[in-house]
Amino acid sequence: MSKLLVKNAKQVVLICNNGEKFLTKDGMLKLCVIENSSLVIGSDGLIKDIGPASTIDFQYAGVSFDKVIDATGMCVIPGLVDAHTHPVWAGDRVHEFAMKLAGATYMDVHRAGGGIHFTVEHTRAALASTLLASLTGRLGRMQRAGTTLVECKSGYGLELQTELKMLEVIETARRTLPINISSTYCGAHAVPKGKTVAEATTDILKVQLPRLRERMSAGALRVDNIDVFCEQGVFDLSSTRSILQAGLDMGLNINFHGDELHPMNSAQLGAELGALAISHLEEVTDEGIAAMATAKTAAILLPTTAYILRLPQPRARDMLEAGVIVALGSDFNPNAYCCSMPVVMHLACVNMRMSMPEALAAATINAAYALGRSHTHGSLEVNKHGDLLVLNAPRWEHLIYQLGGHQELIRYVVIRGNVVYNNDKTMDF
Ligand SMILES: N=CN[C@@H](CCC(=O)O)C(=O)O
Ligand SMILES: [Zn+2]
Repeated sequence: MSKLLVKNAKQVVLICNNGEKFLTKDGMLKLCVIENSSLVIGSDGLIKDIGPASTIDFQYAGVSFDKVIDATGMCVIPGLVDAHTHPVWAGDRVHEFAMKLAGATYMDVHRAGGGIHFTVEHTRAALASTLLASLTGRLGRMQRAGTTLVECKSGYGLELQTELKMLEVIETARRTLPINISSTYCGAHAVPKGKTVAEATTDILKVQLPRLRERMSAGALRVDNIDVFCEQGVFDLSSTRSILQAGLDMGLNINFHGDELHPMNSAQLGAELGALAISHLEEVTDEGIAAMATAKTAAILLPTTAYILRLPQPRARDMLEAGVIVALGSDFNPNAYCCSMPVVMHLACVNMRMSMPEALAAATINAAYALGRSHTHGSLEVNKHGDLLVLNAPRWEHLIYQLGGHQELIRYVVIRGNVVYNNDKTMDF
């Protein structure tokens, strides 16, 4: 008994087919696409077979499937991977959007006690059940926009109890929802009001991380990554180093915010510590780019942030040419309210000058690499997870080309062989 047959697709975008853990340079331009093909997912939820429709028809003639999707005229691509989100919070910041449109910068709002501080106040006061309900809604939105693996950060507590509350909410979502989650401790997202950087760092090192380690050892929490906002007026390079090193010593992957508003040498620090990924990098230097390329530290670029805050665009072309592993994330948070990786890919192409194949590689295999999951996710290859999208379009590029069109292009979202979204509102165009 097999779980799912997706048959006769016009295009199946495998992304790669040699077990690559990431793609760089030309590898991102020449994605592996096969035509008139079918795909089989086994009862374990893993991909069992992919090949020409006629061959699969013949090989599986006597096999029964839980479900068959006729993808005639449609395309199949891997589920999208969103490598950077802040989806657990209470209290929206629509009022700050108005301030920013009127000219306030991100740090103006932050210094005035808004921004992350505003969200911290509301998130500390919120019940875990309220946070879980809003997280569930947000992850559902992301899933309907094609995301099947998402990184979720804490970071609106800045003290032990609320950071744990957020991580527990993420853990509950991980255990109960179909979407795959990579969980990130981001207790160093801002310096809490009333504390110095040194005091906040000591609290993280001596109070928060030891408790986190206990909860992880007891099997109550799974946390995958450690994050710090390394920025002027937030955590400097030396406090960032000590927090990231402590996380690494606990077995967490380093994946942090760096070189966003000022050049901080975050890229060089991340490369030195063996970071799996660094996000933002709007202000990265040439030396930082070279260090990341050598260390195979992925750059998670966030086109929505630069767009909303009217920042200089991250230097995607320089990074791609230097051989950096470029990934993408939505940066969903109360500042950048975007749940859609297709919109993110569109912005990456138009504003950061990435090509459509580069953007898709960055939102699949490379984003999975940034989360340490590219051995199981990020491409359609035998024995990887059966996470895929069926698009009601004759070419996969429509998903990027049609700005905001994903709501009508994505026909099915499949996670581990189960249809988690069946959209009968797709329309021919
Ligand atoms: N830059 C720091 N953190 C977030 C914003 C979080 C917030 O403003 O609430 C980001 O990645 O864009
Ligand atoms: Zn962020």
